[in-house]
Amino acid sequence: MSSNFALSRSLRRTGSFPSARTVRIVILGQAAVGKTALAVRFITKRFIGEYDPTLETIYRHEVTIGGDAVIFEILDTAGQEEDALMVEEKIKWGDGFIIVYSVTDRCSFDEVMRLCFLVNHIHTAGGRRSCAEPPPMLIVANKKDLEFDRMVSTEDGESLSRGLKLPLHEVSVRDGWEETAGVFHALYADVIQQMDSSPPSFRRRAVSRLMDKIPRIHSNSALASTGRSFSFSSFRDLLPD
Ligand SMILES: Nc1nc2c(ncn2[C@@H]2O[C@H](COP(=O)(O)OP(=O)(O)OP(=O)(O)O)[C@@H](O)[C@H]2O)c(=O)[nH]1
Repeated sequence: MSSNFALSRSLRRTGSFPSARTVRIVILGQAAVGKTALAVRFITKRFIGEYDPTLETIYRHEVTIGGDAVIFEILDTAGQEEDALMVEEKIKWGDGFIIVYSVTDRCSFDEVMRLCFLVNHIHTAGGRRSCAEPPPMLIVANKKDLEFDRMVSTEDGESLSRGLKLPLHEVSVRDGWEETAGVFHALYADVIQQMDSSPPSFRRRAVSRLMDKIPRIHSNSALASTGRSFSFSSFRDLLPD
């Protein structure tokens, strides 16, 4: 009986079934901290030196984690001030959040606290008392390879992490795929834990059609034309087998 249950559970979550879990991740942070590099590194395992400044993109990427089929939808935000309503829609859309700063950019570090409060406020305000639990979030301190240009110490990062009670991952997206993947896997675990412990009615899916305007890139299907321009010649060439 229990083995049948385990089998059906694992079958339900394989790629052969449409019921793979979808986890929506929003990457926030100031411009040029490495948000696009982080997402593309995770999906393609490659580091590409230059990107056009991000407009907005949702990357859709299917992976298996711990035997479970998972569809990541990763929103790579623009890192610039914009319409408050749109910011709110994006934050409502997400199940989990990665707040990125660069250790070479003090301003980007100073922005982390505001972004965390914004995410928490949008997810817990508005009379949705039953949804008062803050969403899973973690902080990424990127570009640790640029030691000579460092403006934010590891201790500063750890102190912020303790103050906000959020995990900190100090990484170099340029130098390491494992630690980049570790960011997404850690957040995935937190998101799944929260999804499984919250009744479905509390899940965050209240999103308007504004989100449909954001171009999508599917990592494991032929790339549709997105209207986006990338500095690298063909994103498809970089996708994993
Ligand atoms: N040395 C180093 N450079 C990095 C790293 N991650 C990203 N970069 C570089 O930082 C620059 C900005 O990276 P992006 O990924 O475009 O940053 P972004 O946050 O998406 O920027 P916006 O789209 O403008 O919001 C690029 O030149 C990247 O190559 C890293 O870990 N180390």
